[in-house]
Formats: sequence, structure tokens, C-alpha cells
Amino acid sequence: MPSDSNVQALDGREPARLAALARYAILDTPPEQAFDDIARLAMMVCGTQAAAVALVDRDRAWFKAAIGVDARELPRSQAISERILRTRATVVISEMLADPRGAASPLHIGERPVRSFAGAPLLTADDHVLGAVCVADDAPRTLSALQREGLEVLARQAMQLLELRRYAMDQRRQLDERDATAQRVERAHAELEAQHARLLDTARRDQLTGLLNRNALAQLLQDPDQVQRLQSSGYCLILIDVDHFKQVNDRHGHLLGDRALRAVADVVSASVRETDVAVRYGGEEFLVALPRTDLAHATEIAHRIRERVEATALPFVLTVSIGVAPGDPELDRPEQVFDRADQALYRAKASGRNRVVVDDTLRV
Ligand SMILES: Nc1nc2c(ncn2[C@@H]2O[C@H](COP(=O)(O)OP(=O)(O)OP(=O)(O)O)[C@@H](O)[C@H]2O)c(=O)[nH]1
Repeated sequence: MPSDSNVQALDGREPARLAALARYAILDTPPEQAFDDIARLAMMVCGTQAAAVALVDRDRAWFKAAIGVDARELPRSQAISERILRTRATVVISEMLADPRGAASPLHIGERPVRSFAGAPLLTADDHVLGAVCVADDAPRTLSALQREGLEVLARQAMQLLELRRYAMDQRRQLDERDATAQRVERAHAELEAQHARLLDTARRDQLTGLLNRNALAQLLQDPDQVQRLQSSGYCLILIDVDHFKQVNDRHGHLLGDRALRAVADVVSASVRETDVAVRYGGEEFLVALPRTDLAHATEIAHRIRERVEATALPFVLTVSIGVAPGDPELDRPEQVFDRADQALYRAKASGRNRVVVDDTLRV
């Protein structure tokens, strides 16, 4: 059963008042100097022994600041500030013993019960009473007009403090939300970039072998920086063509043919450096560009590729023919180097396959 005073407080506006109080998020927060100062000033202004800044919750009056009294909260049924909620005005009780409701207050100042009380309402802009700035004494006393006005000024100041505190909290929350949103946007952006990079990479890669495809090579050759990087300090091109691959397909089937192509691509990848560019150039044809590499070294790599392909564990022997050509950015255009590597490859095919032929064209 709600108490008598609660019944009176539980009027139509009570849910809205409690909602207003909740918006300040003040209940059960630790003491704060600014509210302690208000209580101390109230005590000084009114010349009393005790003071409090009280907020009236659903079932209790809770003290944000309390000086000189022995409790941090009271059941709402026993709180004098309850009366301020109903009157919405300053309440002064000069002698509690002469006041039936006040006499029930369990508050003590030291050993002695509270005998006099005054409280000014904490009034919100939308006219809700959240609680009161109160003073109390263990002797009967009344307030002068000036003291009463001082208490009311302090109640307005306490309300300002509550507003400022709420504003600061709102600002903090908005900042936190903004930070969280910025982080979400950043994460989404990074994910999009990663997706974009994955898509680009997929578009640049040959599906079967994972090597760069011919489109990627064409793009690369349109990028002056990349061309510059590939050509700098001399480079070599290696062209690799699988021998009698039509027969492989015809005899062993297309699936095994695919497996053979993947095996060649794996050998090529494993034989070159990260900085080299390995491309599946045609169906069973591969191109490797080796920047900063002399012909002797490129030829060595070509032989290694040829040997490793031949040694690959497949149900048949797989071989490749290879043409190697050096490029000098001062003397050759890239197409010329390619042509010479192609000629060398042609000679490797024509002279029996499964071999490396090095371009020996004299350049002037
Ligand atoms: N399994 C498979 N076969 C392919 C693929 N791309 C091209 N080929 C086959 O590769 C074969 C190439 O045959 P050719 O160009 O006649 O050359 P070759 O049989 O290797 O003969 P030489 O190059 O003269 O030694 C064709 O049968 C194509 O169908 C592929 O992705 N998978």
C-alpha cells in the first residue's frame, strides 16, 4: 500500500516528474563539491545546523548533498520535502512538534531530532519539482524574509547546476556517439577499400593459375612508373610455352590439362622473385619480366623452371620450351624485347622442345 503522502504525490503529473528527474541521471551518484557547497551556503545563510540538497525519487528522498544530518536518504513517506512537491513552493516549519507530518521525521542532528525545517523547491523549466534545498535545526526557529529569499536563490542555483551537469553529460554522450560513428564509418571505409582491393586483385588474376592475367600486364604497361621500374638497370623477358599441350588435353582430358597448367604456374611463381612479374600470357603460354636482371641470371632461372616442370609429379611427363631475351631501356622498346623472346621460344620449339633458347640478336 502506498503511504498517505505517496497517494497525494502520485497524481497525474508524477510519471512525467519522475521521467524529468531521470533525465538528470543524478540519483545515487557520488557527492560533488558544487552541491556540497550549495548545502553549506544554505546552512550559512539560514544559520541552521544542517542542510541538504534532496531529490525526490519514486519511493525515497535521496540527498545529493547533506551536512549535519545522519542519513543519505529517507523513505518518501517520512520526507518533509514531499510537502514541497505538493505545494510547489517554499515550506517553512518552525516547530516540528507542532506539525503532525513533521513530527514523523526520523532525521536527527547528532543525538537530537530535527525540530525546525525549511525547504525551497528545485523547479525545472517545464515546472516539475525534482526536490528541494533544505535546512534543518534541532531547535525551533523561523527564517527571516532575507534568509528565505537566500534559500530560494540557492535552490535556483542548485537547479542551474543540475542543468549544467545534464548539458555536460549530453555533450559527452554526443561526443561518444560521434566517436563511435566515426569509428564505424572508418571501419566501413576500410572494409570497402579492402573489398575494392580484393575485387581489383581478382580482376587482375587468372582464375585457373592465380598468376597475373594479360589485362593486368596491359594495365601495368600503361603505368609509366611501373614501366620505369621494370626497365630500370636492364631487364630480361622469359616466355614459356607448354610442349604438346594439345596432346595432354586430348590424351588425359581437360581437367588434367588444367592441373598441368597450374603446376607450371606454381613452378614459375616459386622460381621468381616478388619483384618479378609473372603472367599467364595465353592458354599454355607464360611470360616473366625480370627487372634488374642480367641475361646470365635470367637464363639460369629459365633452366630452373624447365627442370622443375619436367620433374613435376603428374601422370605424364610435362615439358616446356623457353625463350629468354635481355632488354636495355636505352636500346630497346619493350615490344622488340618481346619479339626477340618470342623468336627464341620459336627456335626452342623448332629445335626439339623441352629446352631454353637465349636470344642472340646483335643489337646496335
Ligand atoms: N586444359 C586447358 N587447356 C587449355 C587451356 N588454354 C588453352 N588450352 C589448350 O592448349 C592447347 C594449345 O595447343 P597448341 O597451341 O596447339 O600447342 P601445343 O599442343 O602445346 O603444341 P606446341 O606448343 O607446338 O608444343 C590447346 O589444345 C588449347 O585448347 C586451359 O585453360 N586449360
